[in-house]
Amino acid sequence: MSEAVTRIQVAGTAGTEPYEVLVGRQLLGELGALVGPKARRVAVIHPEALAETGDALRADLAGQGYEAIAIQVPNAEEAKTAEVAAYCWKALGQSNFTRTDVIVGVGGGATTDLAGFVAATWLRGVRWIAIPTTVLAMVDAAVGGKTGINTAEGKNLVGAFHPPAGVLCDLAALESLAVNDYVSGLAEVIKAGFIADPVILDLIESDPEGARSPAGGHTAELIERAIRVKAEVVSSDLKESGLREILNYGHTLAHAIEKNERYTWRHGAAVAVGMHFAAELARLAGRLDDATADRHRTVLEAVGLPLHYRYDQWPKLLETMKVDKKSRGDLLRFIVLDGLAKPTVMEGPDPAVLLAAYGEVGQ
Ligand SMILES: NC(=O)c1ccc[n+]([C@@H]2O[C@H](COP(=O)([O-])OP(=O)(O)OC[C@H]3O[C@@H](n4cnc5c(N)ncnc54)[C@H](O)[C@@H]3O)[C@@H](O)[C@H]2O)c1
Ligand SMILES: O=C(O)C(=O)C[C@@H](O)[C@H](O)[C@H](O)COP(=O)(O)O
Ligand SMILES: [Zn+2]
Repeated sequence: MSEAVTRIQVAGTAGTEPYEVLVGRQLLGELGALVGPKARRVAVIHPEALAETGDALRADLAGQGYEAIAIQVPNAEEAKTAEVAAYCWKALGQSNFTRTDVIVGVGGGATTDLAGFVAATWLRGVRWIAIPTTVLAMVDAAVGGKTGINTAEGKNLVGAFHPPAGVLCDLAALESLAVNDYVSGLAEVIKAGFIADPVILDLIESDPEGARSPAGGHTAELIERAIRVKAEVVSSDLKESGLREILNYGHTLAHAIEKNERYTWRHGAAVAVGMHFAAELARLAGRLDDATADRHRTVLEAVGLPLHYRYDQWPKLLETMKVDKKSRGDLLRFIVLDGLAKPTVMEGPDPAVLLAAYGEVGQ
């Protein structure tokens, strides 16, 4: 018996079209309709790890009458570079890709960020469809239209807001994911729990071992709940003029760690350390109760996510955080919690409190 498909709506804002995020199994039959009759060519951008999937999608689209090409890019963060974007632009140019043609990004968040960015920039914007294949990409990266690449100076420094025409989350894809990559995505699920939907935390705490596996009893519910949090936020603030900043919980320190590690850490692992830091910051500033701050440690640790980073790196991390995208001039800004599911902005924290919070995180 086939499982039901859940459809989550994302509203169109700032002149963009609404779209749906589908969660279920055997969703690839939906792809042709999403590509639509106006397209003649389709480019499937996929990572090396998903060469077979990329080729199967290309063959399927060719069978439906499209001129379909597959563009293979490196795995993980190595794909989020200007050089790889230029390689994709070249492939599109050589295929005579026009404004009515469509890009499909299939892979983890690194691939969907890149594919969306290529779609945003090719001919100043063509349609694209996301087929996320990691937990992280399903619950976060593929939804909301933030696309981009890294530079040596920082994470996601070049990008565009360019929402997809649709998102297909086929849960079967998660079965081939390495456990570390699966668990890394739980950091963004847990983030959604702390900022908006504490039932997520209850579900994970009720069965942390199950949460680490696609076969876990709550897998579909966790993914759907986290997508709903993201969809609701981006439906009202696509371009991050206010509310959307809450999705950056834990990311100020996380992005500094990722840059410091030259993008070899998984994003979710860095976000876990970043949320631990944000919780300690809010606790030490007298804004967050001990129980909720402690809950960060227990829930992140229960699923095997890291809490700590190198103590001696603090000066470098602080310098990077000063130019985080949320900073305004010299004003350092963090998303913190005033309580469970009560995210808010902390501006210009006392340097002594920042250092003390890092004292809990650094080792
Ligand atoms: N745009 C956004 O709103 C947003 C939100 C959150 C994160 N992100 C970005 O997402 C990226 C992290 O994404 P991620 O955690 O999915 O990592 P990832 O894309 O680096 O994927 C992790 C690894 O798994 C491989 N892989 C992907 N799917 C697979 C599958 N089904 N089976 C086997 N291997 C598979 C990938 O090729 C890669 O080697 C970061 O660059 C982060 O900045 C973006
Ligand atoms: O969608 C958002 O907005 C987020 O902040 C979600 C984050 O999980 C994601 O990592 C995002 O790419 C970070 O964006 P950035 O603007 O801080 O680079
Ligand atoms: Zn993130």
